Amino acid sequence: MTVTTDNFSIEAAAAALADMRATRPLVQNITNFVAMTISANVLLAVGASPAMVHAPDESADFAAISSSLVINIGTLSESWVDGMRRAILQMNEDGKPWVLDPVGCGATPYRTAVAAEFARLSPAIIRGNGSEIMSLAGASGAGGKGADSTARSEDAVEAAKALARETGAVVAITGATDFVTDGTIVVAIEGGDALMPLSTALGCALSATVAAFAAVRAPFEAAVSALAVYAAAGAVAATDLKGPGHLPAALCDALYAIDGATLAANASIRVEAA
Ligand SMILES: Nc1ncnc2c1ncn2[C@@H]1O[C@H](COP(=O)(O)OP(=O)(O)O)[C@@H](O)[C@H]1O
Ligand SMILES: Cc1ncsc1CCOP(=O)(O)O
Ligand SMILES: [Mg+2]
Repeated sequence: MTVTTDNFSIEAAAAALADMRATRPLVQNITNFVAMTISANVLLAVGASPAMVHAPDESADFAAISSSLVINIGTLSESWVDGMRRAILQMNEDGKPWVLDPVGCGATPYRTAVAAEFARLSPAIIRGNGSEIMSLAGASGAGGKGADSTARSEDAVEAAKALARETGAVVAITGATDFVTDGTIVVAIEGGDALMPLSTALGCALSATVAAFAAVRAPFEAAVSALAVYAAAGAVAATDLKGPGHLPAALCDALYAIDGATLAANASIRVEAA
């Protein structure tokens, strides 16, 4: 698909959501222990079919029957990395999209090296918070607090553009404002709620959602559409909550119910640079 700015609109995101729900893609998740249940529930609620399959003995076979894959390095160990490599190679061989979530990149040398290795293996999309994207891009001043960002998303845009150019991936940075870039075009998405980073693994579940959209759209439009849907659902979910405790359940309810009108009322998309 040719990337034109017409592809980035609430209407385009609503159409992508409808196509994704109609297809109900099988999304393979090799994700962390913290994120497994909420990622599966988010995928089911938004309209995809999740499976958490990581063992080296079956990860490639499962990749062969999946529409897309998310690789999330949140709770790493060597056997998991082996399973991740095999699934990635299978997706690449089959020409199917996979999403990299470089959780905590920069926190330890091992985590940073694994994220860098995977970034070189042609992910369709890389999705992380500001600190993770800056660290993966090798930007100075990078360094989060474990899985949490200490950087604003806007401060990571230049690093994201460089990372996109270097890897060929579309790069999505999330935070108060989300940004998506292919190294040239930058699209900003507004919505969500400040409670979202206070509930663990919502970023991980977003990366899984991005993978679901990547099954039905080219990477840039998939990322923008998924982030817009999630931003709108997050804003709806946070209404009337007393704190972050019930946010995961409310987010699943909002994703399940979301339609074009709710999307338009609770999220916005603008092309910042083209
Ligand atoms: N201050 C904020 N206001 C609105 N939405 C936010 C805010 N911080 C994060 N989000 C949203 O929370 C979701 C997860 O993003 P983020 O917290 O950056 O990821 P991670 O959990 O990987 O650190 C995204 O949809 C993002 O837009
Ligand atoms: C807390 C934590 N520790 C290792 S993985 C993980 C979950 C991180 O989730 P997110 O990046 O979505 O906040
Ligand atoms: Mg994260």
